[in-house]
Amino acid sequence: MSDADAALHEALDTVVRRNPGQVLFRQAVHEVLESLAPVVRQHPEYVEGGILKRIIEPERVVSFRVPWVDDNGVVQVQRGFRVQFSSDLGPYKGGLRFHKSVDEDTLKFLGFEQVFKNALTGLGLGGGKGGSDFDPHGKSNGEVMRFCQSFMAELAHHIGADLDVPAGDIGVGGREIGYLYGQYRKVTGRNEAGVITGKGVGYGGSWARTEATGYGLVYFVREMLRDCPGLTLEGSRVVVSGSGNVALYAAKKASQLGATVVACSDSQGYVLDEDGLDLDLLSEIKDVRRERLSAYADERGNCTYFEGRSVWEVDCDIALPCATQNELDGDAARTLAENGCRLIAEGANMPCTEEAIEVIHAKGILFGPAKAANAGGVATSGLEMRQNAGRLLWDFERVDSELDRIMTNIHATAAATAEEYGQPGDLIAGANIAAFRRVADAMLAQGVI
Ligand SMILES: NC(=O)C1=CN([C@@H]2O[C@H](COP(=O)(O)OP(=O)(O)OC[C@H]3O[C@@H](n4cnc5c(N)ncnc54)[C@H](O)[C@@H]3O)[C@@H](O)[C@H]2O)C=CC1
Ligand SMILES: O=C(O)CCC(=O)C(=O)O
Repeated sequence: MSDADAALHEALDTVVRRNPGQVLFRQAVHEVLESLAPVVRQHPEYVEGGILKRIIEPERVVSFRVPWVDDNGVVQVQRGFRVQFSSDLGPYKGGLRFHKSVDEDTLKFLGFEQVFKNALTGLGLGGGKGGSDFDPHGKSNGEVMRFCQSFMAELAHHIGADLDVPAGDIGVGGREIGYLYGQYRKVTGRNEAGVITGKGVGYGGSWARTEATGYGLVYFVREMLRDCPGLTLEGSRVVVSGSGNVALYAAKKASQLGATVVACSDSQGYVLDEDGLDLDLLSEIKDVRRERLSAYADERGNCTYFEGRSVWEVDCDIALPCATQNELDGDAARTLAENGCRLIAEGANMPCTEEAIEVIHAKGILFGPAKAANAGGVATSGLEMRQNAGRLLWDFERVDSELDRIMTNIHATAAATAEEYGQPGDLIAGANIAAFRRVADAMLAQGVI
């Protein structure tokens, strides 16, 4: 076995041995390391510099108690985390997730993915992720605010505009970012806008950050479709999963570009609307009223809500998983293929299981991996940081066109790198190798730290 292959095996064994029970983290690392053989064989300096051993270990994991008082006066205790995975390219950067399933495993997988995704943006961003097992569903505004304040009272010790810059993710949208930022200012006494992104435009946010992940995903899909004769967004039939931030704005951009988005989902079921989803109504129900998706079908009429069923049973040309990890498995991928789906691009982080990806490749479906396809959100957060540093506010069109340029560039880089390393069309390999090279070169240059 070559030194390169031995080092890759050793890294995989180490991840399994050091992280018992952390199945998501192990899955994420496995997917990346599997792609790296060609580049590590060509560059012995990566093995000599211990890059593989170092890149799989977070620089720091902070875990803390988050006590808060609910509306009945009862004290509740949640667990909070910040995984500061890598600062080789810049400040740790990545969202906060509030969901009952959150644990260290979830955040290590997300932090690891974030390192590579952020590298692909071309901006100076390291990678991190944080969150809590707090479940915002059914909580009053007051409860959400008190929880956010308690969470930030501790997190504030670990973040800063040049150190670690959180943002939103599942369960953390504009409302939560506002409460978190307010508490950061209160406990530190500093008006440091660049400490968190996803802020409202009126107090240091950027235009188009709300839309960025979904819009960016569709710009990426547009680029992928250049290699898919006979299929364009215009006239295509699209299915998205989820009905949160990423799903909603992916659906909006796809329909602006002429697609018909016929279905979306939440954790209880999916809605099928053959005329194309009414995205203003969806946004009102999910974003403003914070109701379940079934309310959409009740109000819209002439469409069907399928309780407890998988949205992947709906036939489509393009599938955009935008909900959560491992939501699209091997069976779902087979069903999509049988129903004629030709392109799948990941809006969520790691939504396709390893088996699903095998099926997707075997069936010849074009595949856009999350690290590349959903990088528009963090890229626009990088643009928000840039505006904060210059005390500027660019207009919507400027941010949107920068986002489009970055997504087009990420696609071109992933496609060219896949080609260079002998795997034309394999955007997983291309994205992983291109991102790895950028981080690994920065690590080599900065010594063993
Ligand atoms: N918000 C952002 O800027 C970015 C988010 N992402 C990823 O996109 C995904 C969605 O995040 P957001 O839209 O921000 O969160 P969100 O909280 O706005 O929406 C999450 C959506 O997923 C649905 N969902 C959760 N579990 C589900 C399940 N098991 N089955 C079906 N639906 C389910 C929820 O009902 C909700 O509609 C996550 O994987 C997140 O990590 C990735 C890049 C950036
Ligand atoms: O905007 C950010 O910093 C983070 C976005 C995010 O959490 C992600 O890309 O998964």
